[in-house]
Amino acid sequence: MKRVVFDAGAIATRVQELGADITAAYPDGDLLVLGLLKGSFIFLSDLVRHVNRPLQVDFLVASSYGDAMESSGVVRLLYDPETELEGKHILLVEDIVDSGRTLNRLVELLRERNPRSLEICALLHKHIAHELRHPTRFVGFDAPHEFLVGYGLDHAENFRHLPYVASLQ
Ligand SMILES: O=P(O)(O)OC[C@H]1O[C@H](OP(=O)(O)OP(=O)(O)O)[C@H](O)[C@@H]1O
Ligand code: HPA
Repeated sequence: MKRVVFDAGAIATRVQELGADITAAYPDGDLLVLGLLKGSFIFLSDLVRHVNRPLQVDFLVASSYGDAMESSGVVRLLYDPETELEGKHILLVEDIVDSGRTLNRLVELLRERNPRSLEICALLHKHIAHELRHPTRFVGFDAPHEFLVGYGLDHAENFRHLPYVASLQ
């Protein structure tokens, strides 16, 4: 059974606020918004429409969950952006921070490319990742410690299309 945790209206309001926060944080623009696929595809497309600065968009594809509800611990990078990252303000956009393993690995990889700055924006944060090596500067919602689906998040590739976030517990 599914229980709605964040409905479409609450998400739209929060995404608009995050867009305003990001707009204020980058007065000069010149931002590269890097979406982590697949989970961020809906969040990113809504978010960038509320960022009122010059920006570019690219994507990374990583996967660690497969069809499971627990991270395999091995974060695989399936697509690496072709955009030059050196000297850019990078905003990495994630749907959810759970164990934090994905972010730890990606921050490591992205830092090697010498960006001018690197910040993270996540729609949802479970706040259970104790070993996170990089703080999440922009967080949409503190999330319950339950497996969530919808608005881009999947279970075994299902439910990504739901306009709300729901719990499977
Ligand atoms: O903090 P963590 O425990 O690492 O979990 C968060 C990551 O897990 C999910 O990705 P997944 O590997 O399921 O790929 P997906 O984005 O294609 O769904 C989610 O989209 C995050 O990227
Ligand atoms: O709660 C979750 N739901 C979907 N994908 C995820 N990846 C990490 N945590 C989650």
